[in-house]
Amino acid sequence: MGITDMQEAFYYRECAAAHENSPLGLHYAMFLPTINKQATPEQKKKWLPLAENYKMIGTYAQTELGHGTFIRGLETTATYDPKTKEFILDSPTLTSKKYWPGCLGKTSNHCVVMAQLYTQGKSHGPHMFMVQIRSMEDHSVLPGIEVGVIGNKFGYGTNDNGFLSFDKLRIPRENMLMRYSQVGRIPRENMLMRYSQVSRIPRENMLMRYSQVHEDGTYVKPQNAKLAYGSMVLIRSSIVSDAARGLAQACVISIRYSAVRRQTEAYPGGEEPQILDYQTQQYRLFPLLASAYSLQLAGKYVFNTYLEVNDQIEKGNLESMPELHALSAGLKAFSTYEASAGIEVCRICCGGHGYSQASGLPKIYVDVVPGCTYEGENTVMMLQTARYLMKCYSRAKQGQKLPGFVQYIGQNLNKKSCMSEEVALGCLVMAYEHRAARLVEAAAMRMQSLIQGGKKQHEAWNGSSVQLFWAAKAHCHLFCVKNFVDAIQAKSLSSKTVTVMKSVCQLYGVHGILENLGEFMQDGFFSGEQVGYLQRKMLALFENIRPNAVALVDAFDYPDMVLGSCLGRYDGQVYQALYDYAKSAPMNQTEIHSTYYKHLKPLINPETTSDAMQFAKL
Ligand SMILES: CC/C=C\C/C=C\C/C=C\C/C=C\CCC(=O)SCCNC(=O)CCNC(=O)[C@H](O)C(C)(C)COP(=O)(O)OP(=O)(O)OC[C@H]1O[C@@H](n2cnc3c(N)ncnc32)[C@H](O)[C@@H]1OP(=O)(O)O
Ligand SMILES: Cc1cc2nc3c(=O)[nH]c(=O)nc-3n(C[C@H](O)[C@H](O)[C@H](O)COP(=O)(O)OP(=O)(O)OC[C@H]3O[C@@H](n4cnc5c(N)ncnc54)[C@H](O)[C@@H]3O)c2cc1C
Repeated sequence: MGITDMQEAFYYRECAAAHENSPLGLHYAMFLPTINKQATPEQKKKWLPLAENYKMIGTYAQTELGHGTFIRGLETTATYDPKTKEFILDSPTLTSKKYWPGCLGKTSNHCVVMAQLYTQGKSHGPHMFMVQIRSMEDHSVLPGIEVGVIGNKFGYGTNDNGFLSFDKLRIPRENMLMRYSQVGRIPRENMLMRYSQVSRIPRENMLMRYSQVHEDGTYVKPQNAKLAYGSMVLIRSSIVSDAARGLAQACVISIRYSAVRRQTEAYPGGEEPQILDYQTQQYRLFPLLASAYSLQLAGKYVFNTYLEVNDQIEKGNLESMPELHALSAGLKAFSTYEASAGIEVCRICCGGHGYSQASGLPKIYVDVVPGCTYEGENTVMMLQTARYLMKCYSRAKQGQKLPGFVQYIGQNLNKKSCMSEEVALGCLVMAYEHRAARLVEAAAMRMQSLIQGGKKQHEAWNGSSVQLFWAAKAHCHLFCVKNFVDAIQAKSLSSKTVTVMKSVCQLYGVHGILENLGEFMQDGFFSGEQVGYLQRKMLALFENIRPNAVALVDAFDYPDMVLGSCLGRYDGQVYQALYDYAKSAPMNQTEIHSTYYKHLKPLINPETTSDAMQFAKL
């Protein structure tokens, strides 16, 4: 395709069969990027041409029957044998079988495997290994390997998520994913070597960019063990835009349909209005439209941040890893929660037709909702963000300067809202900063009191984890609101566009407060009168956005073939499209379905059952 932007390439491949989840999805999304990010130049030279030309088709095999979240608990082992200079991969228990990796069951002939590395009798934690699982000649399964599909799932029907286990499978030492290697002088491109030990080793022994195993089994650990988690951070940073895209497409379908659908007399004898004119329909759909715009902006920000930080990591500067992890983990969770819930509301707003596959909405939902689970289960990801926020809080209390998007932490909480009838964007941001700062402090205080009460650190953590979750969610929400406001205020948009987009941004902020009012009012930050301002502003914004609602979804510019929806067609010919869809249903290709003779006819006309039995033998 010649498209270099990973997310754009992902979208255009999607266009061929939108939300069908390609059986090569993991090859593109995780297998290739893992080789790119975790392999040495020599390994890339060997594997990339094969993988880019589909000789090697691969997936990312990390999750096991017994462990998905807790990577350090994975049971698959890779034990180094210095005599043969090989790793022995083994699945020692039932729960160590790899389970869930996409494209694993029948498609892939290779995979990058996350396994516990053992050398010289010691465990060194999870590392990545390149493993061939099927012949590149006839696709037969290689000896020492058991692989297959895991069966039907909630969705993802076109992806052969699979299981995989190893029975003392030997792979060459060079198959441990290593990055950067050097003999003697450190080549310029290996600047990272300042982060790992320099030693003269035979050229064929790839030193790890992040860690290395010498031929005698000596292990040199990386500067940061979490560098091996890099592929997950990349995908988390990409999922935000993916979730935003799913929500935006659902908004296109439901808002266009709501402009076509007319239902119920507005008054006795009156004409049936467009359902988009019902305030309750606007209340459910317009905030989702605003959320789609907000998440698209957040997705751009987090992916650009990933690219910047990853560039620094490639140059050996790891100091921004914690921020990137906290941002990508939290926004991945926040965006997939918001998008999944929003797509379901869009479906419900389309009534019965929303429940039809013809609407395109079920497919979008089952494609986006697993994002709450894969690449880091959402609650776990939110708690990872909370872990970072707690560190920021203690640094703030020690008077340390905090990075940009957490500078609100530790602020004075005694102030009140500046909210007036106008509902200024600045007052909205202040409200979200106050809420997040208060929840971060409350979680920290809770932890402190538990520890002072004698609880151990891990007991205090678990005993505060609901409040930690609230704090992380508020932090992500603040990020999305502030990022949206910054985009509106920074953009050199035409005055008309700014006016429209300012209303959309205001609605996003106002609606978020009204839907989480307790967290904003618990300490009296808002007065009752100010809440009234917000409620009236929300209703006014519905009226303000209504004339531009269809234009705002058209602006996403998703072609009909991507939406795959009879309800969301650009030409609005919904009913003809639904009728054509029904007529084309396979069961309508014969007037009487074959099952009539076998199952119905004996009931309706028992006397002629013998005919039925004749037919059934056909
Ligand atoms: C191009 C694509 C476009 C769009 C994408 C669209 C769709 C998606 C495409 C494909 C997806 C399809 C399938 C999904 C594939 C998968 O699901 S792959 C498997 C995913 N699995 C996971 O994500 C597992 C989640 N678990 C973890 O990440 C870790 O176990 C954990 C982070 C929860 C915990 O790790 P631990 O090693 O136990 O660490 P800890 O003790 O909690 O923390 C120790 C310190 O390490 C820091 N840290 C943890 N992770 C990272 C990281 N990734 N980067 C940087 N730092 C990290 C942590 O913050 C701690 O630091 P402290 O300073 O607080 O000590
Ligand atoms: C469609 C799909 C595709 C996938 N593709 C792949 C793939 O290609 N490769 C791959 O390796 N994996 C893949 N996975 C697996 C996925 O990465 C894991 O399912 C995910 O990481 C969650 O882990 P788990 O299933 O063990 O859930 P668990 O961790 O068992 O989660 C169950 C519950 O326990 C809670 N919980 C767990 N730990 C904690 C904690 N520390 N604190 C608080 N609560 C906790 C969670 O919040 C959750 O509510 C895929 C999964 C799906 C659904």
